[in-house]
Amino acid sequence: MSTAPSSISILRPDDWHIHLRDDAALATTVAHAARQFARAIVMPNLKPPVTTAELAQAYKARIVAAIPQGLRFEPLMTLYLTDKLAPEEIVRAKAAGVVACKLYPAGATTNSDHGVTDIRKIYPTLEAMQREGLLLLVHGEVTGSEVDLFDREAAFIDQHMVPLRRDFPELKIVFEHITTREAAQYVTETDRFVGATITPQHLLFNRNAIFTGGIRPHYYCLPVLKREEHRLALVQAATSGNPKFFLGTDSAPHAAQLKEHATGCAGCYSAHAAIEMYAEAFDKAGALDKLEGFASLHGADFYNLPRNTDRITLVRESWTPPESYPFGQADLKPLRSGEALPWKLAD
Ligand SMILES: NC(=O)N[C@@H](CC(=O)O)C(=O)O
Ligand SMILES: [Zn+2]
Ligand SMILES: [Zn+2]
Repeated sequence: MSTAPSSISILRPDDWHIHLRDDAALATTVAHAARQFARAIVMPNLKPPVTTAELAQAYKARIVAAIPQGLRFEPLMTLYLTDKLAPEEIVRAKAAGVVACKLYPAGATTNSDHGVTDIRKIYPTLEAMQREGLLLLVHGEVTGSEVDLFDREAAFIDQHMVPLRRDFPELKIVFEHITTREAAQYVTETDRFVGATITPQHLLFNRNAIFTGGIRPHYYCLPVLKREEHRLALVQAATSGNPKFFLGTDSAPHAAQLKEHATGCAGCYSAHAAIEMYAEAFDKAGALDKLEGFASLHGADFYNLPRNTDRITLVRESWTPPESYPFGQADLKPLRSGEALPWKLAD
């Protein structure tokens, strides 16, 4: 008879997609990320966005200043692609240690107003990235009200991923926060230059979570949660051992009053208990033995960075995170606020 393990130890994980925000918010977001992750790819969608090497370096310094004493944490910086980001800035960014640029189709998600209006406009910049070895991170949803909200990711594959792969065959692309069977299948079938991140909420929930007993704004993020068949395909991809799939929480904090609003903001905050929620999802799939690859190996390998060497331990022990956290002057309600979680990171 096999018994479920009561704890597991894995190499320290990294988060390959996080929103830390800025200023007073960093006290909460950086502390949460640093307690579990060694490194994180920091999203550049500040207001105004991080569009130059100099802005990225200054933002990195603010993050580093917020790391709690005694913890080690390395923020990996990204630039926000606009129609005007010059190829020369890519050279400066590379020299400044920036590892990737983020493509937000204009209007696709939170703080994407400055995003790219037509990918062909940024071809010289993408060429510079391919040459300098910077990765392209994409929010893979088409915009435009004629496309159903639930179909926007699948449409992005045909309209943008396929041409991008054809025109920049050696540009490494991360299809961020994938949410559909179509995206999982595309990433599986394409060559080694394409990887994908998967969030905890897309592994644990389907779209019913947004509408259970009333509208639940804290389950609203973009790309929006999909049907159960898509969740199952994502669990399959994440637990398959395929190195193209890796951890990226897309933890995206917003003030509670802006989520509980007539036009609530998109984004789920998961940094307070991210590795615990991934452990829960992998455990439910009977695949705890695949957690380390997904959380701690595949991302570093894809980014060509060294693997971490220290370890963390997760224990099967129920705990209930606080209902909310300070977020500057506001409150931050995390994903599953007030609920008990089955896995806990040991100190
Ligand atoms: N995922 C989200 O719903 N929101 C993110 C932006 C993003 O990653 O698309 C945010 O910055 O709030
Ligand atoms: Zn996004
Ligand atoms: Zn994001």
